[in-house]
Amino acid sequence: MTQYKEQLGTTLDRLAETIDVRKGAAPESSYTASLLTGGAQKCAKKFGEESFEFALAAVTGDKQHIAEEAADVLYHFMVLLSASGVSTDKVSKILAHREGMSGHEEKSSRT
Ligand SMILES: N=c1c2ncn([C@@H]3O[C@H](COP(=O)(O)OP(=O)(O)OP(=O)(O)O)[C@@H](O)[C@H]3O)c2ncn1[C@@H]1O[C@H](COP(=O)(O)O)[C@@H](O)[C@H]1O
Repeated sequence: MTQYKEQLGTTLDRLAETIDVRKGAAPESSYTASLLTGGAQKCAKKFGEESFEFALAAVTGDKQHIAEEAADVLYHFMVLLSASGVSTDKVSKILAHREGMSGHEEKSSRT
């Protein structure tokens, strides 16, 4: 197997750009476009299915299978985010704001 070293964030940034470009593509030529033309509802359905498959894989213990399902979830997450009109920057900002804050603390600060 070839060595592959890249930050996940870098790969996701590139994927976000690809998804953006695919917005104008023909659904017959692009799987991403076929999801996006169905709107947030279609993308959400697919994301739900892929998340469930990932959860099932996670309890099998097969690391390769888990990693493949995780990649499917991340792809469908990015497509759903795009279909919802929310930028990855917005999510990054929220995560950065939460850094160093306990999950318990963050939950009790929600309005
Ligand atoms: N990372 C991905 C990626 N991960 C998963 N998938 C697709 O997601 C689908 C999920 O698999 P399923 O078996 O659940 O889907 P399916 O049953 O075949 O399809 P449905 O009819 O149920 O929707 C498969 O078609 C996968 O190929 C992806 N499709 C695209 N990308 C990225 O998006 C880029 C653009 O792709 P296109 O838009 O197709 O050009 C690609 O170059 C990749 O970088």
